Amino acid sequence: MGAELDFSRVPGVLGRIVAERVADYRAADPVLGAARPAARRFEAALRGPDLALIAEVKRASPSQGAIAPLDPAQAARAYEAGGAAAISVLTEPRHFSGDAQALRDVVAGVALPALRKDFVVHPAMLREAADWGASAALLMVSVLHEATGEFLAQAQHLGLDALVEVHDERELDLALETGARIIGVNNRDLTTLHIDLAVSPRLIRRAREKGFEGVLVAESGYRTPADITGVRGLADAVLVGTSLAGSGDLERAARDLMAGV
Ligand SMILES: O=P(O)(O)OC[C@@H](O)[C@@H](O)c1c[nH]c2ccccc12
Repeated sequence: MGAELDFSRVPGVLGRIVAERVADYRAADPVLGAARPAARRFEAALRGPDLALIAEVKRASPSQGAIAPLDPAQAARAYEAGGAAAISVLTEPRHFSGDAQALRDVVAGVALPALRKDFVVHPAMLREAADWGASAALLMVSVLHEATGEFLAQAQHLGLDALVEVHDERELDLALETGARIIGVNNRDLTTLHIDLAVSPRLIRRAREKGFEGVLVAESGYRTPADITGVRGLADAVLVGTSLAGSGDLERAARDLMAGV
């Protein structure tokens, strides 16, 4: 069904990356295979009274270029020692220097649950995520639009948790309709790469006002403990990549960022 989806509405930088991923998976087998049991490890790691850290293995990005030539397993171990609750791993190759091996290495290297961070446009990408040992996959409403619910069901079939990502009110309302259990609010507009830390508190409040009882994640642009104060008491978790990955001392950067939380 991936081939029948219309991704032509996706604008800007995001649109270019999505077009490449659609071409990468055009000929992939859409059959998911047998249902796999849900472990819910990613979701469980983020629930609880404290603000959890999802630390990201991110070697490059469209906004920064090269960030750091991280060894994924080593980076994940440092994040774990620094108090991270889960690890996000970029697997997009052209703009984020990610690959399957990075995810496999993280899964082998730490006990923490891992998120496949990619531009999911085809069910085969979810099957891969499960095969590689991920506990969860990212689903972007800005990419999947009305197909988000179908991809969510496919992720669930494979035993994966889904982090359903939104950036504005319209996307959030669509995510809420899908029955998502974990919603991430991206402070970065992926069509322009502009960051606004006010986006997460605004949309998280709206989700709670609408009665959402699942897990809420604030994503992107967090560099200092002060940056995080805006989502304290609102978000269940923060997802942080660049400021940790480029720090030189990943364990210390993770610990320092979350100090006082
Ligand atoms: O590096 P930052 O600003 O800390 O952001 C991390 C993460 O939120 C970001 O990598 C991200 C959020 N959503 C995405 C979707 C695709 C690729 C990357 C992302």
